[in-house]
Amino acid sequence: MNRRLQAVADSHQAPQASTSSARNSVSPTKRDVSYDPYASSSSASPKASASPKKSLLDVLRPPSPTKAAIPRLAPLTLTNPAMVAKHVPCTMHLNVLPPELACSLFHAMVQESQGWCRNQWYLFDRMVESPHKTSFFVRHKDRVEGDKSYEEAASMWYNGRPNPPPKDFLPEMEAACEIIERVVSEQFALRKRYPLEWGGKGPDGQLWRANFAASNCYTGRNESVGFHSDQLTYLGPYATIASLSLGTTRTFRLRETIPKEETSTRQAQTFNIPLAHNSLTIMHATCQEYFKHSVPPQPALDVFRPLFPPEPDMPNEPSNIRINLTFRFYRPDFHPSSIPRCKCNVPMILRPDMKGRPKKGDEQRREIKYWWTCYAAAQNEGKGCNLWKVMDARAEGRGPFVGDQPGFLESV
Ligand SMILES: O=C(O)CCC(=O)C(=O)O
Ligand SMILES: [Fe+2]
Repeated sequence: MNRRLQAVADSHQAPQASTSSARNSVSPTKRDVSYDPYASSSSASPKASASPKKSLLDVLRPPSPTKAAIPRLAPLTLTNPAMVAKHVPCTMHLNVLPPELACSLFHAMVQESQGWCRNQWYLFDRMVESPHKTSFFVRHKDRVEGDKSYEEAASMWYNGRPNPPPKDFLPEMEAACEIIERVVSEQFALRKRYPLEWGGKGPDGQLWRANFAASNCYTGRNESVGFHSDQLTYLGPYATIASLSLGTTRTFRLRETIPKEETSTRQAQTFNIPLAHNSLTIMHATCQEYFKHSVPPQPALDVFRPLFPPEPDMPNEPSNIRINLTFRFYRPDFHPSSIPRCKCNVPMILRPDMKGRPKKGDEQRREIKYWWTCYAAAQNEGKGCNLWKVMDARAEGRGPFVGDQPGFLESV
């Protein structure tokens, strides 16, 4: 992909960048191979291509000592759950489902994925398309399935593009989800909580529950998703996302966004995590605030050989497909009816101020900010009103929050 386009697509955390997308590895659609949003007649002129003149002092001045002092960090592959937990705000749970369920869910999703779409949206004035297929499911629980306002919310999953209503969880998804909810709950008991996390409980007393799931299908080694952090519009701050991998192993790549205050003192490290069949990666609180993640194209793939065939008397065909299901909790206090709309009358999206976040060690003293930003441009031929505002969770009537619970302050 065009490197400038990738850079633009990656820079979506600032409020001004409302033209870019949440799920932002893009391939310009149809014939658009040489797309360059920055290309202009002046940059193409012979003048602009001549090498820029430097002053003698610039040439003689030694390189800045702070820049030279920051070590470049080589990418690190996190090959086991202990390494994952040590380096990133994620946990890895191998062989999370009974093997037969993992296989039947894989086969059912591969079958379903034939009807899934590629995400399409505008980046500036060009239509772009995600290099993998995606779909969205609602759970028959929690009263969200009868709530029509979630249909618009579901369309935000497709970058604001109107789509058919979300589908119901398949029986295999429901079975998997019950197991996954238990794993997430166990983790909640072990982890530090953040004040703006949801402080309520589900109908069965759960701290976290999945009421929606987004699915992705990657066929072959080239299908991918570029670096992004997930929109927090309906998940709220410090979201927990439980991501199940089925089928062919692919690499999950994480890279920290270094706060502005620290760019002269430390560099971001890239982490690669192999996502095996039947593994659950939980992206815990701060993963969307501090890190971007991607599933990059890769030079080669090991085909997946399912343990069980789709039907008892069918052959056990190898597959080059990876299915990903991200189980998500849409918070009641971020109900679609409570999401602010911009001047284009489109729900705004919620993003953390990743660059402006507190530096390491200051997180307890200074809260990260979140922005509501206009997202109309993703569909409206790249045009939006660019409205943005800082989220004020309490003034907006959100909560209850973990931070309001008695004893929270003493526990941090
Ligand atoms: O396929 C994956 O593991 C990641 C998918 C993802 O980042 C997303 O759906 O937001
Ligand atoms: Fe994501």
